[in-house]
Amino acid sequence: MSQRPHAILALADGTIFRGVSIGIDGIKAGEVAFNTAITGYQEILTDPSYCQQIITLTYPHIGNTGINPEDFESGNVNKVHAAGLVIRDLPLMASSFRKTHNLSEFLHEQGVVAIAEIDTRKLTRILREKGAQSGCIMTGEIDEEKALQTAREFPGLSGMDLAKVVSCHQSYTWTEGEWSLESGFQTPENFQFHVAAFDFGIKRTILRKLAQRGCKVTVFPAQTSADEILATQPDGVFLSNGPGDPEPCDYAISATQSLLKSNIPIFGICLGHQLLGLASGARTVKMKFGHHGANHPVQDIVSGKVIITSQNHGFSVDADTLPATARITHVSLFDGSLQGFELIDKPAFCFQGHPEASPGPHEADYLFDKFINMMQRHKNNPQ
Ligand SMILES: NC(=O)CC[C@H](N)C(=O)O
Repeated sequence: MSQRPHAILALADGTIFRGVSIGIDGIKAGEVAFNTAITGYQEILTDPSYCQQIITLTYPHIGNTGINPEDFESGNVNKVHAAGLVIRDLPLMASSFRKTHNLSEFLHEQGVVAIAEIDTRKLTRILREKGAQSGCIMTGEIDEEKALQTAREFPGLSGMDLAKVVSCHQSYTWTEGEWSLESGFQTPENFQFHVAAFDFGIKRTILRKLAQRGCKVTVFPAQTSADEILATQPDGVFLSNGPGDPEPCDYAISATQSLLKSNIPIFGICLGHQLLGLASGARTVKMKFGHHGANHPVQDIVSGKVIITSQNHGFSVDADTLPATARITHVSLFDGSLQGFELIDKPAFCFQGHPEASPGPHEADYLFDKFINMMQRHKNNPQ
């Protein structure tokens, strides 16, 4: 490992970590976030919601199972969205019967800067204490002053509209269901629902979860108008996850407001949850270091049950600003922040965490069934 070229991670606060490069030579800035999940590095790297973020993985061994063709999360293309990767240790060997690449090969192929062999625990403590901050990975020819300056020049995610940046440019149809060891990808024989999904950075597992439940999904670019969506006569509308600050996404907020008026069933996940909040008159706030991990306990206020969830967000809907027509359905047991709500006068609900979560946990999976039931009720009894 020590023959690998040098790399540094520079933080805007002046801290410099020195390690080795496991990706391409180059320089890249972003907002540095930490994710505590033990598994799922391929899904994390390819999740469009990580656009413009440098991800630190706190689990020390990353790369053990390589990269495979099934676990991409980047919509309908196979691509890394994260700005860079920070890890403690890259294993010498990657083993999995599904593996086609090792992690380092993949990072090179995708043109991603990445640093290993740094003290990720120390880095995480800095981010927890001071909050998420801008940073920069520099590999190859090292110039520490330039790296610090590049880190400081990165403006942070507040005010950044990235949903339209990562979105598809043309609509497409999705019908492939979930993967299982026994039968590979399954595709239902009959599709009972047509879902129109806004692509603000949609994750592939969301598309698979919907298709698995009999939904033919048409995925639309982020800036599609409500009228264009309604013209396709969907049974329900899905507001996807996505990167950046939800507040500047005025096109998505106004489309959601028009769709609410039409009374069509709406389900939002993560950025989609925040957009439904903004469209209903609530405000969103930037969190100190966000929620990024796979073991976050969330209470379902309706059933009283606690579910373990996957999370990836740096903004949240301020529960105190929700309108009187919103009923809180889920709350984080880590910090009491809002995790889900539904509107009492409209068939619309949303969740801040990730019920689709590949590789899991799957305890919030029932929210997809809630959407299906909502669409079925609406089909039986259109208002
Ligand atoms: N995963 C997501 O959809 C993230 C939503 C938003 N970009 C946030 O960071 O809060």
